[in-house]
Amino acid sequence: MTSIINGKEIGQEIRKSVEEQVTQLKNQGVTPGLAVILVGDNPASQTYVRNKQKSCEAIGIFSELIKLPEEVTEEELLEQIKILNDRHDIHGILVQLPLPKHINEDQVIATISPEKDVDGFSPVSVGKMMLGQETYLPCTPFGVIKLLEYSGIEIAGKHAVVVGRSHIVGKPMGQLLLQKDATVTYTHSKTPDLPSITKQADILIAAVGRPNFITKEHVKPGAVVIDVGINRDENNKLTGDVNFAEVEQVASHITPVPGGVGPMTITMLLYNTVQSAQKQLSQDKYQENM
Ligand SMILES: Nc1nc(=O)c2c([nH]1)NC[C@@H]1CN(c3ccc(C(=O)N[C@@H](CCC(=O)O)C(=O)O)cc3)C=[N+]21
Ligand SMILES: [Mg+2]
Repeated sequence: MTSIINGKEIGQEIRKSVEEQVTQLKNQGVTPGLAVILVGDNPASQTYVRNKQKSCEAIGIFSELIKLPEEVTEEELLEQIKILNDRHDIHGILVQLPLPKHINEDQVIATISPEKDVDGFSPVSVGKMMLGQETYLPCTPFGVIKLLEYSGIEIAGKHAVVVGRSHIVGKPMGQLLLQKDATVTYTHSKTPDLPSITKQADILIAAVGRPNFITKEHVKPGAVVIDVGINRDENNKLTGDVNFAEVEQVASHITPVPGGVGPMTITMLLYNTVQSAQKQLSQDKYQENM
């Protein structure tokens, strides 16, 4: 029997404990705050941002949306980030990606204070993650690790194959699996004979960005298949990178889209934001006692 991993349910369970931490912070006079910067009016981005805000409000996190026009200059955007870096009521800053072409994304991300980089995208966060130091982990790969752990799937000693090498999913995903003692293989668009490699995976992570790309020919019977894809068709319907109907027949565990990795991404964003508020509170207390 194939087990369908329910990201909505697991996310809800984690959100309950994050909500308890929010309550404790509020009892100590701190409301965790997340600022989201949205540039332009890409409809998909607007939907995601709305979901993030709703999720914050549901557990008592203050969320502030800063909407900037498509034509905003990079300088103006950096100025907004610096203001948020200095604000005491904001513990997390998220700049919704992608940004318009005239803006240098790397520059923008590097301007977010590492203390408030709850996306885990900044060079400091990525470097710390690579070194196994304490930092904010990028929400999507972090969420995948939680999905595996909550589903009772052993990672240590397993062969994990990651398809895709983006900075925000593929690369950090492999790194986190490696830290959990998996043997990790990265594959990508230039990998010859992909199925011969993905077929060796005990844990297969699909982060390609192409609908239904992973078929049963790619999957070893009994493998765990995690679908990170969020592709939209002409009718704005969401599909993953995995041909679910086919792969469900061979996998031992599989995540659906929607309802798999997506809800975990937002859950870990809430988690990171609360972590940041907790850290700031303990630093403030330390200062008071000096
Ligand atoms: N700075 C930044 N940080 C991000 O984390 C970030 C980003 N930019 N840009 C866009 C991507 C995409 N992303 C998703 C978040 C939640 C769902 C999600 O909740 N999906 C639901 C369905 C939502 C729906 O139906 O539209 C699900 O899969 O069940 C999906 C995708 C975060 N991203
Ligand atoms: Mg993401």
